[in-house]
Amino acid sequence: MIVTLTPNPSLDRALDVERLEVGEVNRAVAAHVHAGGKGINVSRALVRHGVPSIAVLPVGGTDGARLVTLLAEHDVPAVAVPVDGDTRSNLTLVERDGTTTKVNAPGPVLSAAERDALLDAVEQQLTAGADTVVGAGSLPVGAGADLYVRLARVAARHGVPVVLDTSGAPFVAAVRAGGLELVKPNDDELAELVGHRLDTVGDVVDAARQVIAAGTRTVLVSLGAHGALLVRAEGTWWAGGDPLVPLSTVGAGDSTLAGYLAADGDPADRLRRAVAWGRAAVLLPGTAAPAPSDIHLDDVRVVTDPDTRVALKEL
Ligand SMILES: Nc1ncnc2c1ncn2[C@@H]1O[C@H](COP(=O)(O)OP(=O)(O)O)[C@@H](O)[C@H]1O
Ligand SMILES: O=P(O)(O)OC[C@H]1O[C@](O)(COP(=O)(O)O)[C@@H](O)[C@@H]1O
Repeated sequence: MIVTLTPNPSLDRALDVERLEVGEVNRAVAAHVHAGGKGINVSRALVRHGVPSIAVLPVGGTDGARLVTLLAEHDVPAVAVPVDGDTRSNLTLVERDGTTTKVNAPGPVLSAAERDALLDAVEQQLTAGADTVVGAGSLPVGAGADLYVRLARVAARHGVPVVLDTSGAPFVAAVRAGGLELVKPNDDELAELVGHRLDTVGDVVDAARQVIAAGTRTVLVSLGAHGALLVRAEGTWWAGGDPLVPLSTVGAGDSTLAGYLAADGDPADRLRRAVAWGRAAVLLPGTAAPAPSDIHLDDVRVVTDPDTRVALKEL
């Protein structure tokens, strides 16, 4: 059982527009509403593939209640921790050519008691036998930039591996504290972490090795249309396929992570599956999670020890 923690979930709203005219009245051709937030999306994709997962999330207000209903409609097990503030709603505008504009709301302010209740809810799942913890997404104000460090400590007490997908200060804090099984930044998030641009495969590998040196076992770096790189002390793998015109990129990174976690195996197979799940997600509207029939493993190429001189945009 994989337990996910989404400290700042969202009722994701997506509007499809022909072409976005900033500063004008735009009319959408379609609207989508999904339960969102990074850990929730990981759980949704796993459950759609028959992999047991449970999502822990804070819930408040009417959007929070709707989010919980949506999870139940998709048979995604969830522990909803009640909070005083209102669950946020994030907005995505997708243009016909796939250009995606996201506006993420800050979310409610959590109290220390609410933060502790979230960690307690995760710990209950560990006590009940969960074997992996995923902490994912931004942190709401009040949670403290060290929430994922606390999560890693809880998991360590139970001997359970921790997987993280976050950015900014919480990412820096968690990487510095170490003891992580896997992190899944995209290339921009990894560049922000190391404090410089990443232009080539070698730049990404070097940055990932810094993360590994600080105490993380595996770094999975998603590269948008250019696939993903998997870096471990013992080797590097790249996987990707032909570029796709996205219907919505929202949730593609989360599906990638879910694909990696869905089954054990050798690194190349896990990376192929991760990239195939991410590619499937971009061809679905809003934050829809891919189903087994959406996954095309044969469209993904895997290269072991890719040439470090190649520019990311040429992958
Ligand atoms: N335009 C695209 N064409 C093909 N695959 C894509 C495209 N955009 C994203 N993907 C797939 O989705 C994965 C995750 O996308 P990415 O944008 O890196 O994640 P995040 O949402 O975390 O920033 C990529 O590794 C890739 O497999
Ligand atoms: O917690 P953050 O960083 O604000 O991101 C939350 C948003 O990211 C998503 O989880 C999608 O993430 P990805 O596109 O990176 O897979 C949305 O469902 C959600 O609205």
